[in-house]
Amino acid sequence: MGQLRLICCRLLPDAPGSSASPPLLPPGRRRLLLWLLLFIMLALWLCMVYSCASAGSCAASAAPGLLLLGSAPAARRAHSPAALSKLLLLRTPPGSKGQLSPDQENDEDEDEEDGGGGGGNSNGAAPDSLSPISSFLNGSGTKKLPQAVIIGVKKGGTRALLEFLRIHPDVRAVGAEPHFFDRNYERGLTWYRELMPRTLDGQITMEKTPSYFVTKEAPARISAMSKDTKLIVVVRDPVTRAISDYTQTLSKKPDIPTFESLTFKNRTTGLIDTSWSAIQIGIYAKHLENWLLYFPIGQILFVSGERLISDPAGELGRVQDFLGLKRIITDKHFYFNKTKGFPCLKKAEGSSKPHCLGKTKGRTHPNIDQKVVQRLREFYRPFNMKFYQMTGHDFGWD
Ligand SMILES: Nc1ncnc2c1ncn2[C@@H]1O[C@H](COP(=O)(O)OS(=O)(=O)O)[C@@H](OP(=O)(O)O)[C@H]1O
Repeated sequence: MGQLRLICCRLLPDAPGSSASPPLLPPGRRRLLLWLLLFIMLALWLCMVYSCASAGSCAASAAPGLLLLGSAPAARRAHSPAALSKLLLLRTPPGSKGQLSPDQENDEDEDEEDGGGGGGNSNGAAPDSLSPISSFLNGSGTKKLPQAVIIGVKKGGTRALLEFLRIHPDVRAVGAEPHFFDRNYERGLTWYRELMPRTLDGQITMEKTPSYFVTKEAPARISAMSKDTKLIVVVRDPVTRAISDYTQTLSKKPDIPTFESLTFKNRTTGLIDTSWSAIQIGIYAKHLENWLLYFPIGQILFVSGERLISDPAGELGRVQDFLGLKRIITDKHFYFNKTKGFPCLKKAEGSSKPHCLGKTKGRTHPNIDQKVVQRLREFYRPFNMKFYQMTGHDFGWD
């Protein structure tokens, strides 16, 4: 340091009246050398910040406000600017929901924080939450409106799909459900865009809100945002879906009537209560008609909720193709967790640890009277047939 000061002093013009020794270089060269020195210092500082990011350890001290989401192995995978930008995100403090605070109503995905693995601004952090350094390293990263949306269906397996998809380096997604096209539309597209994570060119911005599929206004609204939006629907046997839906409600309100009694308007005549949302949501053909008024069928991908469990890599292959992504998510990313009874990720995004969905996903369903289940199967059959016809895909529920 003393030597540096000596060199600087001898390079800099002498203060008037000083009796310093004669400068080493002529003034023109001195200025050039000074600029060079400054440039080297800046480069060294940037190197330090970058290597901290790669080591996954010292970012917080090197640059206050910059937190690393990835552990060292994840960071080592960060070769591309896109991957680096995924790594360098500022998260709101644990427990904070940031700008987006979905009211945890009965129809909410209670597992949202599972999505905090770093594939995006999972908790809807405030729009300007990136520090100048991370913004700089984020390159041209900007918040964009989603190019692809998982629109449904509730209890279909939407969280699993989003969690699996976000391990792709070219996918960035909001973890929480924005509910923009149903509950928050009046807030405007600027509000909506601010919820999105920053993306680089070539990265896809995504969100999931399963209630869109049954929202009358949603197709027109999404089409008004962009008629090119790619839509994904995870569908599941409507009977199991209804029971899953009921199980969620029951977990919050243990005093509700039985599934059997809610199913019927009149149990003696066997008349189904189609006004009960648990039943209504499963009439997929009816809801789909509404979407086809605004989107061609080829712009909607139907993911089998059943296959997402039995063959997650296979379904993810179809989704990656549909989104125009390289097939990066493969068999290698999954393992079957016997305790959970579901496929889980060998490594969650931004982590080296295995990751299963939370305890609100894959709940044990109550036993339902088989006669009621049978009656529901009969009820859904014609709608299912219509749905298979419309989508050109037999989901095998009958
Ligand atoms: N890998 C994996 N792990 C755990 N759970 C999985 C998985 N893949 C699909 N599923 C099924 O996802 C069902 C919940 O669906 P959603 O995430 O769409 O629910 S929500 O609408 O967002 O609340 C959930 O429903 P329940 O079994 O009734 O809890 C699961 O069956």
